Amino acid sequence: MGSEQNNRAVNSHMMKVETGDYGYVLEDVPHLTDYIDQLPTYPNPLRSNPAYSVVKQYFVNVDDTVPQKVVVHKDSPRGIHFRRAGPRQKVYFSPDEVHACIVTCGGLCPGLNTVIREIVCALYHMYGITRVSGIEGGYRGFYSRNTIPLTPKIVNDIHKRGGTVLGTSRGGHDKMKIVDSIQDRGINQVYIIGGDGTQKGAAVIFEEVRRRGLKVAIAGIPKTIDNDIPVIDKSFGFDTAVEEAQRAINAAHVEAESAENGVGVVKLMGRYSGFIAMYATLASRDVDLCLIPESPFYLEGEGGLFEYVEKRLKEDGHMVIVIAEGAGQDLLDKEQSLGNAQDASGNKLLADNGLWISQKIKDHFARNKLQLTLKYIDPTYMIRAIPSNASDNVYCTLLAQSCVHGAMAGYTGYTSGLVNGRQTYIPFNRINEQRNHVVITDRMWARLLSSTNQPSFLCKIAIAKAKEEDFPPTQLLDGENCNDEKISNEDDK
Ligand SMILES: Nc1ncnc2c1ncn2[C@@H]1O[C@H](COP(=O)(O)OP(=O)(O)O)[C@@H](O)[C@H]1O
Ligand SMILES: O=P(O)(O)OC[C@H]1O[C@](O)(COP(=O)(O)O)[C@@H](O)[C@@H]1O
Ligand SMILES: [Mg+2]
Repeated sequence: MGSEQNNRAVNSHMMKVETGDYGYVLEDVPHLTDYIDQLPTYPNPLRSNPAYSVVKQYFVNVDDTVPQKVVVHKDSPRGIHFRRAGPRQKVYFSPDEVHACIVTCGGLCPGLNTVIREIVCALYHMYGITRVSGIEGGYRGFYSRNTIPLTPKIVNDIHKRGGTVLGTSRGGHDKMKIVDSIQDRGINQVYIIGGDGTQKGAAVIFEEVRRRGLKVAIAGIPKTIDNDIPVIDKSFGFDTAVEEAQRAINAAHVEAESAENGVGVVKLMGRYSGFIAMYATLASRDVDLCLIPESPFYLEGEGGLFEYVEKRLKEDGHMVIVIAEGAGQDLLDKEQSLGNAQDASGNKLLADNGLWISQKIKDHFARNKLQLTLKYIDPTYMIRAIPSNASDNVYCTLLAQSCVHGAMAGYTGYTSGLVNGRQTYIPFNRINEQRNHVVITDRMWARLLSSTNQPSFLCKIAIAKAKEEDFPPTQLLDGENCNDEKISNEDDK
């Protein structure tokens, strides 16, 4: 990995960074051997597994890493890399010593059951591990509930169901009680499936486990229907959500088309990030206006939302509006603020902006004595309660298997994630420190604006300001990243 002189390893409590030649940076994940001496190793049982022994080079080279950015210039530094996921020749647990557990936390998302199923199957079938426990009802289940045994037979059909067979919850994260429970039950591999809040909680658990010097691997699998987790290409369940949203948009379109001056309003999830709304809109082609939290808008006057709705209805006689749940919350706050109300995890509670925008449009048309038929559809909980689609099932399987390989190889304090199409291990701090947003100066949002023909609602000054803001661009695009974004901005001039 580059010349010895140039290489530098920085190990702090939070970060494990290694640098190499030509600007190479490895943001590595912790390993049990970082704080426990003389751990025995064992040959990976996959060597004698008939399904895998035929695969050439089945094991991942320990030095393999994956670049965060794939679009580079000839002089650009090699940049940040993450450790490549996958099975290693040596493992740090013997199968009979492992007691693994799985917990799901936060909101529901399609694919949770598939991930649970595939962790159990990977542990059993790949590594011969037979002690796997389910923690019920999220983090608080560690100290308030009994565990349930999980076997391939028990989880065999669960991927066909929505939700999580383990149950989930918000709040209830008590570090000491959770780690006491891990220690008392003799658990030594913990698989934590959840969103940004959950991964923050996992990082806290990892630090306490390390402080106590326990041989316990803490592994996260990122979950959120909103797709707001940074670094990774996309989160599981997102494709399913976008697909299911089409049904609501189609219904809104049918209703709108069938009425005189018909408007269909569809609310989709997306508290801080409008990815579901943006992709559902792009996929549908029936949407005339997409409102997301990242793109401010206003109602009255020239260039405002009312003017656009009137114009659309004059031209087409109907229109469809998609609104992400976090869009326009600044406007709503002025009228029906929920104050600082929070859910049990500390997430701000949002007022129903779908109802609000529907009422605003109705009031505007009534005031101006214009005909309008508006139907509001809120499919949000119906969307997140369905089972994952075929492509998400495959994705969940790879994520689950990668996560298990990592724990068996002795890695800990990591989240498994897809980076540029490759499975990687990402340190918790990289997942926790920011949120993935739609970049409204990116080409993807421009594609949306050109497909809906909606106004951007931004004056020139605001566009310049948005370009200066340091939002990481979406990784869902066809390889577009920071460098690419700069090019696209220059192109725009
Ligand atoms: N900063 C934090 N530190 C420790 N635990 C947290 C933190 N934020 C959230 N959690 C815990 O993580 C779990 C899930 O968080 P939540 O925000 O509800 O969902 P998600 O993980 O999907 O974002 C909850 O049990 C919550 O108590
Ligand atoms: O009603 P709940 O369970 O709090 O969930 C609503 C929230 O769940 C989400 O779908 C996802 O949130 P999480 O990633 O925190 O689970 C948000 O878009 C939405 O605001
Ligand atoms: Mg969250």
